[in-house]
Amino acid sequence: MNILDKIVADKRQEVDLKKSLITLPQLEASVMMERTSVSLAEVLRKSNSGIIAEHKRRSPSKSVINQSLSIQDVAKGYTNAGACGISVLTDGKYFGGSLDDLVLARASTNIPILRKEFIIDEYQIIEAKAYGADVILLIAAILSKEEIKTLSELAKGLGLDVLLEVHNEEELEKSLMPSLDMLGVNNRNLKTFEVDLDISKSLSVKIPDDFVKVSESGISSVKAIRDLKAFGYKGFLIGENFMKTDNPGENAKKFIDELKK
Ligand SMILES: O=P(O)(O)OC[C@@H](O)[C@@H](O)c1c[nH]c2ccccc12
Repeated sequence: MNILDKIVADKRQEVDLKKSLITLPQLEASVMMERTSVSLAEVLRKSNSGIIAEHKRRSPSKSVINQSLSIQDVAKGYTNAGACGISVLTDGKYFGGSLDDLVLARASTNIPILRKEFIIDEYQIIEAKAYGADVILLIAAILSKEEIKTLSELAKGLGLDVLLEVHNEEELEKSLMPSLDMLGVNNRNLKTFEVDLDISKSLSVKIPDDFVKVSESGISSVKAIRDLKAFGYKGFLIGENFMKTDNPGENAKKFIDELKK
Protein backbone atom coordinates (compact mmCIF):
# COMPACT_ATOMS: atom_id res chain seq x y z
CA MET A 1 0.00 0.00 0.00
CA ASN A 2 1.43 3.44 -0.87
CA ILE A 3 1.51 6.18 1.77
CA LEU A 4 -1.44 8.06 0.27
CA ASP A 5 -3.66 4.95 0.46
CA LYS A 6 -2.57 4.48 4.06
CA ILE A 7 -3.37 8.10 4.98
CA VAL A 8 -6.82 7.78 3.38
CA ALA A 9 -7.57 4.47 5.12
CA ASP A 10 -6.67 6.01 8.49
CA LYS A 11 -8.70 9.11 7.64
CA ARG A 12 -11.84 7.05 6.98
CA GLN A 13 -11.56 5.48 10.44
CA GLU A 14 -10.90 8.86 12.03
CA VAL A 15 -13.92 10.49 10.38
CA ASP A 16 -16.22 7.60 11.33
CA LEU A 17 -15.14 7.91 14.94
CA LYS A 18 -15.53 11.69 14.98
CA LYS A 19 -19.04 11.50 13.56
CA SER A 20 -20.09 9.55 16.64
CA LEU A 21 -18.33 11.94 19.03
CA ILE A 22 -19.44 15.26 17.57
CA THR A 23 -22.66 15.07 15.59
CA LEU A 24 -23.43 17.20 12.53
CA PRO A 25 -26.03 19.31 14.39
CA GLN A 26 -23.40 20.00 17.07
CA LEU A 27 -20.92 21.15 14.42
CA GLU A 28 -23.59 23.26 12.80
CA ALA A 29 -24.20 25.06 16.10
CA SER A 30 -20.74 26.65 15.88
CA VAL A 31 -20.77 30.46 15.79
CA MET A 32 -18.30 30.18 12.89
CA MET A 33 -21.12 28.90 10.66
CA GLU A 34 -22.41 32.51 10.57
CA ARG A 35 -19.04 34.00 9.68
CA THR A 36 -18.67 35.35 6.15
CA SER A 37 -15.74 33.61 4.47
CA VAL A 38 -13.06 35.60 2.66
CA SER A 39 -12.34 34.40 -0.87
CA LEU A 40 -8.71 33.37 -1.38
CA ALA A 41 -9.27 33.20 -5.13
CA GLU A 42 -10.29 36.88 -5.13
CA VAL A 43 -7.27 37.90 -3.06
CA LEU A 44 -4.93 35.96 -5.38
CA ARG A 45 -6.46 37.48 -8.52
CA LYS A 46 -5.68 40.97 -7.23
CA SER A 47 -2.26 40.21 -5.73
CA ASN A 48 1.11 40.63 -7.39
CA SER A 49 2.86 38.25 -4.98
CA GLY A 50 0.37 35.41 -4.56
CA ILE A 51 1.96 33.70 -1.58
CA ILE A 52 -0.07 31.18 0.42
CA ALA A 53 2.11 30.44 3.44
CA GLU A 54 1.73 27.11 5.20
CA HIS A 55 1.97 26.05 8.84
CA LYS A 56 3.52 22.58 8.80
CA ARG A 57 5.29 20.92 11.75
CA ARG A 58 6.25 17.70 10.01
CA SER A 59 5.27 15.51 7.06
CA PRO A 60 5.65 11.91 5.95
CA SER A 61 8.63 12.99 3.84
CA LYS A 62 10.25 15.09 6.60
CA SER A 63 9.84 13.92 10.19
CA VAL A 64 10.87 17.24 11.74
CA ILE A 65 10.34 20.62 10.13
CA ASN A 66 9.53 22.79 13.15
CA GLN A 67 7.92 21.63 16.38
CA SER A 68 8.66 24.57 18.62
CA LEU A 69 6.61 27.52 17.37
CA SER A 70 3.13 28.64 18.32
CA ILE A 71 0.60 28.62 15.52
CA GLN A 72 -0.60 32.05 16.67
CA ASP A 73 2.87 33.57 16.16
CA VAL A 74 3.26 31.86 12.80
CA ALA A 75 -0.17 33.02 11.60
CA LYS A 76 0.48 36.59 12.75
CA GLY A 77 3.93 36.56 11.17
CA TYR A 78 2.57 35.36 7.84
CA THR A 79 -0.16 38.00 7.98
CA ASN A 80 2.34 40.81 8.68
CA ALA A 81 4.52 39.48 5.88
CA GLY A 82 1.73 40.20 3.41
CA ALA A 83 0.76 36.60 2.58
CA CYS A 84 -2.49 36.26 0.61
CA GLY A 85 -3.60 33.34 2.73
CA ILE A 86 -2.47 30.79 5.29
CA SER A 87 -2.62 27.03 4.85
CA VAL A 88 -3.10 25.10 8.10
CA LEU A 89 -2.48 21.36 8.19
CA THR A 90 -5.11 19.71 10.39
CA ASP A 91 -4.07 16.07 9.97
CA GLY A 92 -2.61 14.81 13.24
CA LYS A 93 -1.11 11.42 12.53
CA TYR A 94 1.07 12.29 9.54
CA PHE A 95 1.52 16.07 9.78
CA GLY A 96 1.25 16.82 13.50
CA GLY A 97 -1.58 19.30 12.97
CA SER A 98 -5.04 19.59 14.53
CA LEU A 99 -8.36 21.39 14.43
CA ASP A 100 -7.08 23.39 17.42
CA ASP A 101 -4.44 24.78 15.07
CA LEU A 102 -7.21 25.92 12.74
CA VAL A 103 -9.14 27.62 15.55
CA LEU A 104 -6.01 29.35 16.89
CA ALA A 105 -4.99 30.48 13.40
CA ARG A 106 -8.50 31.87 12.88
CA ALA A 107 -8.25 33.81 16.13
CA SER A 108 -4.91 35.29 15.00
CA THR A 109 -5.68 36.57 11.50
CA ASN A 110 -8.37 37.85 9.18
CA ILE A 111 -6.73 36.73 5.93
CA PRO A 112 -8.15 33.62 4.21
CA ILE A 113 -7.30 30.28 5.82
CA LEU A 114 -7.10 27.04 3.87
CA ARG A 115 -7.87 23.87 5.79
CA LYS A 116 -5.15 21.51 4.53
CA GLU A 117 -6.64 18.07 5.01
CA PHE A 118 -7.33 14.80 3.24
CA ILE A 119 -11.03 15.38 2.66
CA ILE A 120 -13.04 12.28 1.80
CA ASP A 121 -16.36 13.01 3.51
CA GLU A 122 -18.91 15.83 3.65
CA TYR A 123 -18.52 15.89 7.44
CA GLN A 124 -14.99 17.32 7.10
CA ILE A 125 -16.29 20.24 5.03
CA ILE A 126 -18.87 21.23 7.65
CA GLU A 127 -16.06 20.83 10.18
CA ALA A 128 -13.80 23.15 8.16
CA LYS A 129 -16.50 25.84 8.19
CA ALA A 130 -17.34 25.26 11.87
CA TYR A 131 -13.69 25.72 12.88
CA GLY A 132 -13.17 28.92 10.90
CA ALA A 133 -11.69 27.97 7.51
CA ASP A 134 -12.34 30.00 4.33
CA VAL A 135 -11.07 27.46 1.82
CA ILE A 136 -10.97 23.69 1.53
CA LEU A 137 -8.55 21.49 -0.39
CA LEU A 138 -9.80 18.59 -2.49
CA ILE A 139 -7.19 16.13 -3.76
CA ALA A 140 -8.06 14.58 -7.13
CA ALA A 141 -5.79 11.57 -6.49
CA ILE A 142 -8.07 10.31 -3.71
CA LEU A 143 -11.52 11.26 -5.06
CA SER A 144 -13.78 10.21 -7.93
CA LYS A 145 -15.29 12.78 -10.27
CA GLU A 146 -18.66 12.35 -8.54
CA GLU A 147 -17.10 12.88 -5.11
CA ILE A 148 -15.32 16.02 -6.30
CA LYS A 149 -18.65 17.34 -7.56
CA THR A 150 -20.63 16.57 -4.39
CA LEU A 151 -17.93 17.84 -2.03
CA SER A 152 -17.17 21.02 -3.96
CA GLU A 153 -20.85 21.91 -4.33
CA LEU A 154 -21.37 21.45 -0.60
CA ALA A 155 -18.39 23.76 0.09
CA LYS A 156 -19.69 26.41 -2.30
CA GLY A 157 -23.09 26.22 -0.58
CA LEU A 158 -21.35 27.10 2.70
CA GLY A 159 -19.55 30.03 1.08
CA LEU A 160 -16.15 28.31 1.11
CA ASP A 161 -13.65 28.52 -1.74
CA VAL A 162 -12.45 25.26 -3.25
CA LEU A 163 -8.85 24.50 -4.23
CA LEU A 164 -8.66 21.31 -6.28
CA GLU A 165 -5.24 19.67 -6.35
CA VAL A 166 -3.93 17.59 -9.24
CA HIS A 167 -0.60 16.04 -10.09
CA ASN A 168 -1.08 14.81 -13.67
CA GLU A 169 -3.18 15.28 -16.79
CA GLU A 170 -5.57 12.45 -16.07
CA GLU A 171 -6.47 13.90 -12.65
CA LEU A 172 -6.91 17.32 -14.21
CA GLU A 173 -9.21 16.09 -16.97
CA LYS A 174 -11.53 14.23 -14.64
CA SER A 175 -11.75 17.21 -12.26
CA LEU A 176 -12.58 20.34 -14.24
CA MET A 177 -16.01 21.61 -13.17
CA PRO A 178 -17.61 24.99 -12.37
CA SER A 179 -17.80 24.41 -8.59
CA LEU A 180 -14.01 24.84 -8.24
CA ASP A 181 -12.33 28.21 -7.71
CA MET A 182 -8.65 27.36 -7.85
CA LEU A 183 -6.71 24.65 -9.60
CA GLY A 184 -3.58 23.60 -7.71
CA VAL A 185 -0.79 21.64 -9.29
CA ASN A 186 1.16 19.74 -6.66
CA ASN A 187 4.79 19.54 -7.71
CA ARG A 188 5.22 16.75 -5.16
CA ASN A 189 4.00 13.29 -6.03
CA LEU A 190 2.09 12.28 -2.86
CA LYS A 191 2.87 8.62 -3.50
CA THR A 192 6.64 8.90 -3.99
CA PHE A 193 7.41 12.41 -2.57
CA GLU A 194 9.38 13.27 -5.68
CA VAL A 195 9.32 17.02 -6.38
CA ASP A 196 9.51 18.60 -9.84
CA LEU A 197 8.44 22.17 -10.62
CA ASP A 198 8.22 21.28 -14.31
CA ILE A 199 4.93 19.51 -13.50
CA SER A 200 3.33 22.94 -12.90
CA LYS A 201 4.82 24.23 -16.13
CA SER A 202 3.66 21.37 -18.33
CA LEU A 203 0.12 21.19 -16.88
CA SER A 204 -0.49 24.96 -16.99
CA VAL A 205 -1.66 25.04 -20.62
CA LYS A 206 -4.36 22.48 -19.85
CA ILE A 207 -5.97 24.59 -17.11
CA PRO A 208 -8.73 26.88 -18.42
CA ASP A 209 -8.32 30.57 -17.55
CA ASP A 210 -11.48 30.77 -15.42
CA PHE A 211 -9.62 28.99 -12.60
CA VAL A 212 -6.95 30.70 -10.52
CA LYS A 213 -3.81 28.61 -11.02
CA VAL A 214 -1.83 27.68 -7.92
CA SER A 215 1.55 25.96 -7.88
CA GLU A 216 2.16 23.88 -4.74
CA SER A 217 5.20 22.39 -3.01
CA GLY A 218 8.95 22.48 -3.40
CA ILE A 219 9.09 26.25 -4.01
CA SER A 220 12.09 27.85 -2.32
CA SER A 221 13.17 30.83 -4.42
CA VAL A 222 11.79 34.07 -5.82
CA LYS A 223 13.27 33.06 -9.17
CA ALA A 224 11.14 29.88 -9.22
CA ILE A 225 8.03 32.02 -8.72
CA ARG A 226 8.97 34.45 -11.47
CA ASP A 227 9.35 31.45 -13.81
CA LEU A 228 5.97 30.02 -12.76
CA LYS A 229 4.23 33.37 -13.22
CA ALA A 230 5.16 33.24 -16.89
CA PHE A 231 3.05 30.06 -17.09
CA GLY A 232 -0.02 31.86 -15.71
CA TYR A 233 0.26 30.95 -12.03
CA LYS A 234 -1.24 33.47 -9.57
CA GLY A 235 -0.84 31.48 -6.35
CA PHE A 236 2.18 29.80 -4.76
CA LEU A 237 1.89 27.48 -1.79
CA ILE A 238 5.02 27.46 0.34
CA GLY A 239 5.49 25.43 3.53
CA GLU A 240 8.86 23.97 4.37
CA ASN A 241 10.96 26.84 3.01
CA PHE A 242 9.40 29.16 5.62
CA MET A 243 8.72 26.66 8.41
CA LYS A 244 12.24 25.26 8.58
CA THR A 245 13.47 28.61 9.93
CA ASP A 246 13.16 30.00 13.49
CA ASN A 247 10.97 32.85 12.29
CA PRO A 248 8.72 31.79 9.39
CA GLY A 249 6.90 35.15 9.37
CA GLU A 250 10.07 37.19 9.06
CA ASN A 251 11.34 34.86 6.39
CA ALA A 252 8.09 35.10 4.44
CA LYS A 253 8.29 38.88 4.71
CA LYS A 254 11.76 39.02 3.18
CA PHE A 255 10.64 36.65 0.44
CA ILE A 256 7.48 38.63 -0.39
CA ASP A 257 9.31 41.98 -0.29
CA GLU A 258 11.88 40.61 -2.74
CA LEU A 259 9.12 39.27 -4.98
CA LYS A 260 7.44 42.68 -5.11
CA LYS A 261 10.63 44.44 -6.26
O1 LIG B 1 6.47 22.34 2.16
P1 LIG B 1 6.32 22.62 0.69
O2 LIG B 1 7.19 21.75 -0.16
O3 LIG B 1 6.50 24.08 0.39
O4 LIG B 1 4.81 22.22 0.30
C1 LIG B 1 3.70 22.91 0.83
C2 LIG B 1 2.38 22.24 0.36
O5 LIG B 1 2.28 22.38 -1.02
C3 LIG B 1 2.33 20.76 0.78
O6 LIG B 1 2.39 20.70 2.15
C4 LIG B 1 1.10 20.01 0.27
C5 LIG B 1 0.54 20.16 -0.96
N1 LIG B 1 -0.54 19.34 -1.11
C6 LIG B 1 -0.70 18.66 0.04
C7 LIG B 1 -1.69 17.72 0.40
C8 LIG B 1 -1.65 17.19 1.65
C9 LIG B 1 -0.64 17.56 2.55
C10 LIG B 1 0.34 18.48 2.22
C11 LIG B 1 0.32 19.05 0.95
